[in-house]
Amino acid sequence: MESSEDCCVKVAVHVRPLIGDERLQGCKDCVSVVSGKPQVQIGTHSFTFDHVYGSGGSPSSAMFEECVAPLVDGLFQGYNATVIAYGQTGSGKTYTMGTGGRDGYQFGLIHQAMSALFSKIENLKHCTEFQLHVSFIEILKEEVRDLLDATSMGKTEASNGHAGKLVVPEKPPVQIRETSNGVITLSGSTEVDVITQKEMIACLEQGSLSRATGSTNMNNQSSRSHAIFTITLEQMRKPNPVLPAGSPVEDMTEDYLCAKLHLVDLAGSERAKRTGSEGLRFREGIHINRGLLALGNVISALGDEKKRKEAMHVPYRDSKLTRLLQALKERIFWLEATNEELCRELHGYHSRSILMEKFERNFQEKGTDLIKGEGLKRGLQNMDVSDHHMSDSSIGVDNTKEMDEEAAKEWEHTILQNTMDWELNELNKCLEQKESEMKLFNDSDTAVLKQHFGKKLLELENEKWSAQQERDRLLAEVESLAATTGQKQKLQDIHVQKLKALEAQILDFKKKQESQVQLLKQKQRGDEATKRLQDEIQFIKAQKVQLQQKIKQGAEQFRQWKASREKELLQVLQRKTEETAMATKRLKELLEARKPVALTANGSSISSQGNEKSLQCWLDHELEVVVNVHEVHLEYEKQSQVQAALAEELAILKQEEELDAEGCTPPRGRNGRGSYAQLARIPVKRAFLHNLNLLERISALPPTARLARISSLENMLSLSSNALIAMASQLSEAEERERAFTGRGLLTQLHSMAEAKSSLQYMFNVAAEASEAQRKESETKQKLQEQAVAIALATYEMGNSHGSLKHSADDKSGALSPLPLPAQKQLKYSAGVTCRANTVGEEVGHDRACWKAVEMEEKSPSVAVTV
Ligand SMILES: Nc1ncnc2c1ncn2[C@@H]1O[C@H](COP(=O)(O)OP(=O)(O)OP(=O)(O)O)[C@@H](O)[C@H]1O
Repeated sequence: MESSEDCCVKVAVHVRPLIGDERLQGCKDCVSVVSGKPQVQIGTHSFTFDHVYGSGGSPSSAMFEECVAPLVDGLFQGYNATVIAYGQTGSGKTYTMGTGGRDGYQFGLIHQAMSALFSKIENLKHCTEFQLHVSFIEILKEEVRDLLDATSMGKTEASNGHAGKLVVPEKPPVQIRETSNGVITLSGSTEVDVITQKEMIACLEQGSLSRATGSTNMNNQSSRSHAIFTITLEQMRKPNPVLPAGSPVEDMTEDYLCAKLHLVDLAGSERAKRTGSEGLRFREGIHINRGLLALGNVISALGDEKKRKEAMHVPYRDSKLTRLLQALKERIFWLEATNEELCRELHGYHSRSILMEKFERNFQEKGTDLIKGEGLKRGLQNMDVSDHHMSDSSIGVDNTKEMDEEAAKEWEHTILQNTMDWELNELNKCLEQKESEMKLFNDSDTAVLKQHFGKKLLELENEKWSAQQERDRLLAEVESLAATTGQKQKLQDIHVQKLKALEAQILDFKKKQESQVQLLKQKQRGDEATKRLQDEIQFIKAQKVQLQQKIKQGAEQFRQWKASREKELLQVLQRKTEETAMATKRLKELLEARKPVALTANGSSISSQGNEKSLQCWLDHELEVVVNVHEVHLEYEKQSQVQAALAEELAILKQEEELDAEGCTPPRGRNGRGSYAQLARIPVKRAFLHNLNLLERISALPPTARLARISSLENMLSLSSNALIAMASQLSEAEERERAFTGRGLLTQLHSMAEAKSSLQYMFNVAAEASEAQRKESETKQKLQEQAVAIALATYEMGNSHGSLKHSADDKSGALSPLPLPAQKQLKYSAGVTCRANTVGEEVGHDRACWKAVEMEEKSPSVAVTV
């Protein structure tokens, strides 16, 4: 064992005298102090300590000088120190430390430590710069509470007007954390910068009032928490101190020193039976002991923080470094604040993703899995192709991929907008709820109530104080009466009666005071809740604004995309119509050029070779006519379908427009979109219900987009009608000519078997060439598809590694773009006959092939996106 002198822990006992209640109950002192020794005796047991004060030991007034003053001196040498008051409930810990608010705090050790500290600072300020901070926390049921937090501080500032400035304006709850290397840290406790003793006392008073107290049989106002009042002293030697004459020269070896004095008032340790602690109080008894562990952690954390502070400091002579240090401190604060902000943001994203999940679930419950991402793709894959027949045919493209993408984009947009609408709705609900909660708080005027409670508390405190004074006076009188012989018993009895009444009164005051304190605390908690609510409301509002902007942006982007798409479609339709017109024109030319084979005047051929040649020419021509007529027929059918689909969509849109004008349109969402379900309920639309997707897409259009679509459809319809009229007239002319031509064909005029044989042979050859051309065409198609898939895969992998799939896919000109269409573009022209046909046919066929090739080139990169 170390000797008492060397040991850094000293134990002093403070024996308090019997107090009023105890004397009235006839209690007797059970502890006696061995005269001249730091020893107490309880029954037959004796215990020795470093010091014993009160009740026959050293006077209580000597306690500070002997026990705490050396610790205060030590602070100036950079030594940390801790003073802990430990004892049974009611034994006088709070009294000794002076953490009980107004009730005698000035006799407490903390108060005396402050006086000593400030007088020493006064003596040293010529050579040293000092900075003082205080923190006051309590540990209640393993939780750490900040007794100097911003809300309760506001009260002190208002009432006293001299409280120190808060270093940190807003603080989250104090947290004890253990880092991965086992170091315990304390974060979030308020540190108040103080300059004067008055300010420091104000902090002590303010925090003491906020402490959790309760009533036990042994103490009417028993502290239910461990309280730690910490004074941090930072000192920096001044560069060239001007020493006033006769001033002491302190032996400060370091340029910068930081030390902390922790003054701890523990919660009463009690035995349940004796103290009458039951239920909540008894559980608190359990918690107080557990809280001791937390207390150990806190003190250790506070010690580590001091080391950290010291490590951070550099000789202050270098003012640049000091400034840098200050800047670093500020940066740390800023980083902490940013971190908090980011955490909040993360929380926001997290809740949004939860909302998204909910939305997806909701969507799936409705029987459709057309949701974003994989769900959307799956949904699009499952979509009936007939849903797009209108759009497919309107541009005359066989491949539906492009249309799938368009539909996907529309779906994605609709779903995204719906999700954001829903999210906005949720935010609004949340906001409404928070605002109504806020209203409740605001209705009860916080400031007025706070003032009322504060005043009440002060009044009670004063009443209790004077009742106690009166009681003590009477007690002293009773004692002196008892001591004076010959005094009348009657007088004594009267005094005792008076005393009892006073005790009852004091008890009553204490209870009232306690309930007022509770109410005040409740109010403070209410204030905190209001602050939190305000923050939440601000946050929700900011989120709402962001979301509204996003919705607006999304709608605008979609509108632009849609407009350019409409334009594109119109252009394609125009090209297609021109193409049809070319085919029709070609047919006309062919029909006009149709004539019987030139035969000799007597009906026999001029030469068999010449005849064979003209026969083949004639056959070529006839075949081209037939193919052309067939093609125009096909085009006619396709165009008719386009016409019908365009007309169908136009009719629905117009009907929708009319209903809107009449004011019978179903109510729309915030962004002006009606719901498909509502649209489907309108009887007049029943005829169109076969095309559910079309209806849904139309109902999703906002009014402006609907008008744009109507005008674009009208344009397309007029183009399509013109093409149809031209084709119909050409076809009827072809029929007319066919009828007129019947009987004048070469076949009717074949005269020999040789001519017939040669014609047949020629027809076979043409058929074989056509089938070979088709085979080559499908080979090329396959090759192109394979290329597209390979590119898509490569792009996908690149996209995965660079995180930008779309970018690579969009880059048509890049090295990974599909190879240009090979030279045999004309193979796209399905009628093989035209490949070897005469000039006009070849030209038409080539143009068409080019158009198809362009189409394919246009489409290939988009495969990469879809894959
Ligand atoms: N040395 C003393 N002289 C006179 N009165 C005292 C002294 N010590 C304590 N008291 C009185 O004893 C009562 C109980 O003291 P105090 O509240 O300080 O006890 P405590 O140990 O802090 O109790 P708890 O653990 O329940 O909070 C108070 O009324 C206080 O004024």
